[in-house]
Amino acid sequence: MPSRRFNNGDTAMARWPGSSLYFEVQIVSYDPSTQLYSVLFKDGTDMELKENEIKKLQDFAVEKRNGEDVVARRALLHEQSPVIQAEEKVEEPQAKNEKVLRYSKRKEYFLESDNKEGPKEFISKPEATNILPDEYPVVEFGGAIGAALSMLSMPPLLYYLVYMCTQEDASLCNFYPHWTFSDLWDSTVFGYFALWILLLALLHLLPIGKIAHGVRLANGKRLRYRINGLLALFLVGILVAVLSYQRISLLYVYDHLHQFAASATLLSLMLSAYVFIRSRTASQEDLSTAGKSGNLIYTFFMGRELNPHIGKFDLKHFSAVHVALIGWVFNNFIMLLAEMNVQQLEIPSPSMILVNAFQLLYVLHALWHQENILTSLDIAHDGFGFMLAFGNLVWVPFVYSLQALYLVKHPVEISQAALAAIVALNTFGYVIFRRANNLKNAFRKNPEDPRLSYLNSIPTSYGSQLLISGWWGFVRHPNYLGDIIMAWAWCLPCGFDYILPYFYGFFLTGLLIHRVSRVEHQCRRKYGHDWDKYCKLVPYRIVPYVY
Ligand SMILES: NC(=O)C1=CN([C@@H]2O[C@H](COP(=O)(O)OP(=O)(O)OC[C@H]3O[C@@H](n4cnc5c(N)ncnc54)[C@H](OP(=O)(O)O)[C@@H]3O)[C@@H](O)[C@H]2O)C=CC1
Ligand SMILES: CC(C)CCC[C@@H](C)[C@H]1CC=C2C3=C(CC[C@@]21C)[C@@]1(C)CC[C@H](O)C(C)(C)[C@@H]1CC3
Repeated sequence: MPSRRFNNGDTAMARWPGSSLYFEVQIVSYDPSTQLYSVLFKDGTDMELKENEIKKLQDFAVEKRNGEDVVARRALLHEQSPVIQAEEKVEEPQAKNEKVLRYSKRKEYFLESDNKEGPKEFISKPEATNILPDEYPVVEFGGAIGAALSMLSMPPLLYYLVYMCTQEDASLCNFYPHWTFSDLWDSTVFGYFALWILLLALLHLLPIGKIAHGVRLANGKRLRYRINGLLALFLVGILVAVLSYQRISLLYVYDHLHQFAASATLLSLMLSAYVFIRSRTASQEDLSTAGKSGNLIYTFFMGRELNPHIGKFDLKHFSAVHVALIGWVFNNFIMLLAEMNVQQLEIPSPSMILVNAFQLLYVLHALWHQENILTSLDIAHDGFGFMLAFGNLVWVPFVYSLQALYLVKHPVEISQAALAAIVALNTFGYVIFRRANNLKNAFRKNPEDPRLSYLNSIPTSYGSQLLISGWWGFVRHPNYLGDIIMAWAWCLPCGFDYILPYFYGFFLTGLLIHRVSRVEHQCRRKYGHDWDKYCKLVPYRIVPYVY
């Protein structure tokens, strides 16, 4: 096996691809099979580089000025862009900064009005105008009243939806539940649910899978995350196969679905209370600005601590990846078994197969690109509170599997042509969703990647560029467009007898339209006027000429 020159954690100098500039990096890991080092630049960019692209710090002339070494000091001065050029003459920081910024603006596209003023120079971050300071509290979801209403209405809505799906007549008004306390609560079920969460927690802790870094936090650090969601899903799949082989019926979950949903709700409340209490004593740098308001109800809902951890155990990442996504796929599979049982089928119905396959594909995609979840609004910006605890522990596993639950008792006759049309619609949505997400993530990871050189983008005073071509030039949130198209494609296999299974389509459309305003608020805060310019260049949010 070839020996490696650098060890994990070493500080070295790496050549920025396509240039002759060297910047300080930290060695994150080494893959012997590809012989590539994973390195982290000071601005947060991570890249995989060959050994001959990395040099030892000692190979560079490090000059002393006022007793401080210049290499280290310059690196600190320019957090936004990699900054150190090998063997160069010492310059004043301002001059140096300009050099780096010039280097950064490879692909510049300006509005016509800008062009009149000649080539635009970058301005450094502190000079950028119209950017709100991070501490500025923004109240979302209708503030305390909206938060209280959401918290009071979501759990009953969940039970209503689950109950209606199990009714033969699933019309919305046919709601006459004859529930007793024991219909909603069963301690044994709670025990099983706690065991399920424990199993997922153990899988989350498995020391297998690569380590990825989250976004840079206010304290300058980046958290480390183990990427093992796909492995966890695979192991759960094996467990399900073993249980089925041992003839241990998983239909218990279907028979006690209300109680499982109640157990999940209770656990999510306990978790919300726990993170709320610990956020009261968390240090300022661990808090998110999202839940900042001074109102306890609002803070409980939005969450205050950005990344609550118990030791190495990251509660937010665990709940989004393991509990929500794996729980969703697991519940779908239970419904598939229940359908075969209730309708005495040898194989699941085509509609059930479609719903399961489409949603499995979606989850596999999310887990395959698990690293990208780390930059999503929820992980990177929002605090961890009731919204994410209930959303991930309860809403995703139990509501996102509603179409499959509906199909258990509502067989649907569907023609081959209709099936083909639904598959085509889902594929269309998936292609947009996948291409848009992959493009943006690849561009964010390495904007200088030669494979992306065909893309156009606009520079921003913040430093990073905004894509304006491909799907990102079509609308401002093409990934949401793909997601929404897929959402409706997942409802169509349920036929048109009732509106109930279309709940997911309506919900996700509403969620993502609302999310547009949340994400855009963040972007406007971060990019200031450059975001407005981007909005002029790409005027529609999700659907051209409509929204
Ligand atoms: N099924 C469900 O319930 C849900 C699904 N999702 C899905 O999860 C995924 C992640 O969602 P989310 O985090 O909300 O949103 P995005 O993945 O779209 O991330 C938004 C960020 O992308 C960057 N960005 C925006 N425009 C551009 C551009 N033109 N060029 C380059 N970067 C740009 C900005 O970050 P910066 O510039 O700082 O890098 C912005 O804050 C989406 O595919 C969404 O559909 C999300 C929520 C719920
Ligand atoms: C008022 C209610 C309690 C609000 C519920 C909102 C939740 C349903 C959503 C909030 C953010 C979510 C995310 C996902 C699912 C929906 C919720 C929980 C997500 C897990 C879906 C899959 C994506 O790939 C993702 C980026 C991992 C999502 C993270 C956010």
